[in-house]
Amino acid sequence: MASKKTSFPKQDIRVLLLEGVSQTAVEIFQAAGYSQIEYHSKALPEDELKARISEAHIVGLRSRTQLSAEVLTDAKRLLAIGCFCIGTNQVDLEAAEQAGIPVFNAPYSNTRSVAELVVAQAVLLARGIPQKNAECHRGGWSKAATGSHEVRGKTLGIVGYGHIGTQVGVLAEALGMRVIFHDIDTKLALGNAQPAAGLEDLLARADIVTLHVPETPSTQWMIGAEQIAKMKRGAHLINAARGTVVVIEALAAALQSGQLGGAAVDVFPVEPKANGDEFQSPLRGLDNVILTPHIGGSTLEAQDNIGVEVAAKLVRYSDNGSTLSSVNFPEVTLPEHAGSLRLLHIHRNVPGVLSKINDIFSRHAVNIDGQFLRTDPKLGYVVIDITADEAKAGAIKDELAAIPGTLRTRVLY
Ligand SMILES: NC(=O)c1ccc[n+]([C@@H]2O[C@H](COP(=O)([O-])OP(=O)(O)OC[C@H]3O[C@@H](n4cnc5c(N)ncnc54)[C@H](O)[C@@H]3O)[C@@H](O)[C@H]2O)c1
Ligand SMILES: O=C(O)[C@H](O)COP(=O)(O)O
Repeated sequence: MASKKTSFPKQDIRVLLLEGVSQTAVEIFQAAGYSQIEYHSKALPEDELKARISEAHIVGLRSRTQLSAEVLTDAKRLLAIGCFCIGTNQVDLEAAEQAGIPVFNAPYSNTRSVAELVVAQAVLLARGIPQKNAECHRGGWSKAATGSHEVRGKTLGIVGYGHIGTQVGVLAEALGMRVIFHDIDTKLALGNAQPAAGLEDLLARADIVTLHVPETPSTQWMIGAEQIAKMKRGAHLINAARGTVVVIEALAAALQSGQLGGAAVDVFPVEPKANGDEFQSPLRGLDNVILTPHIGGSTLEAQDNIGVEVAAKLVRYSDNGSTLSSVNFPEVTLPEHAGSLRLLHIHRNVPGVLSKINDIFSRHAVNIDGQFLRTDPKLGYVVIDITADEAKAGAIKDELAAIPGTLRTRVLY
């Protein structure tokens, strides 16, 4: 009986998928034997989110759903969170960690889509296409080369030279652009790209600046009036990173004054919660701006790949305990446990927990087939494979759960 109480048969595991994640995710869960899949094509209002998440063992979301510490307080059964995107700033990662919940994302799958869009935007901005497009739509016709340039030979300044920034650089060089970049870490320069001496140096030298940093305290409002004033007059700015990186009012003022020639903006400090909600922005109505509704990574190719990648990570954690590539959790890569029962113990990293765990196993005199341990300053994650029957494993699990500092325990059969 003890094992029945403690095990999680797959048919009892509830998977909550939000924000229209790709059907490939649903297929991965189904193929792995998960049948309780609740699928929503939109983000849920906070009250409904709290109600739905209180029942869920696994939740999958994109960038709109805010999993704050408060929302996570109601998620008593939650085992794992999947961000079906790159950004994980929408989840309170520390609150999730302190609740013993690993968070997974898709760090690569949509990067090419963003890079392609950004390079296309660089060409369109250099040619003044946003203004010409708007004018033609209004019935105007002004055929002139004034203010229209090739990107060949121009300097692209990339802020944040990570997965996206590097690909943008490689594609831009293929068009003959000079590439400079700024990053807080030392980065291997690809192709002929050169590190700038710093952000100010990059802003002063680039004809087009493109932002590819994550949302962190160090990137919040990093491009404001002061930084825009350091850019070349008439230069262009592209932001497909996060809306909080740019002071949007300062950008609007610079586009109106001519300090900036144009901009392409995909992300905003405040974004509509759902399709159909009004998009409000000081950039609306400015002809020299390409506005897109946070679709940098929204290609079918990217979304399908993300669906597979993140669902597979969630299934692997749920079936096997592996936390490889979690963004907030000690990473453990685990072998299959055929022939063994696997006990998972997640605890606060306080002195004495490990010795109490080991005491329990020596008292029960079970054969330990494998033991894996990873810690970070806050959390310890121990995985123990044992040869025992389900009843014994259930009894051990109950004792492990009673150790002070324990956050979660599970048995995998
Ligand atoms: N518009 C979209 O649809 C879309 C799609 C995917 C990703 N994104 C955003 O793009 C961001 C970047 O994605 P990525 O895959 O290239 O991430 P990444 O982690 O590979 O690269 C980010 C780079 O920024 C650098 N960085 C961090 N703080 C910095 C700072 N203060 N100054 C300079 N550099 C700094 C990091 O060192 C890193 O090299 C994501 O975090 C996400 O917010 C947006
Ligand atoms: O972080 C990301 O990957 C992007 O911002 C895309 O987010 P989305 O899947 O919510 O469009």
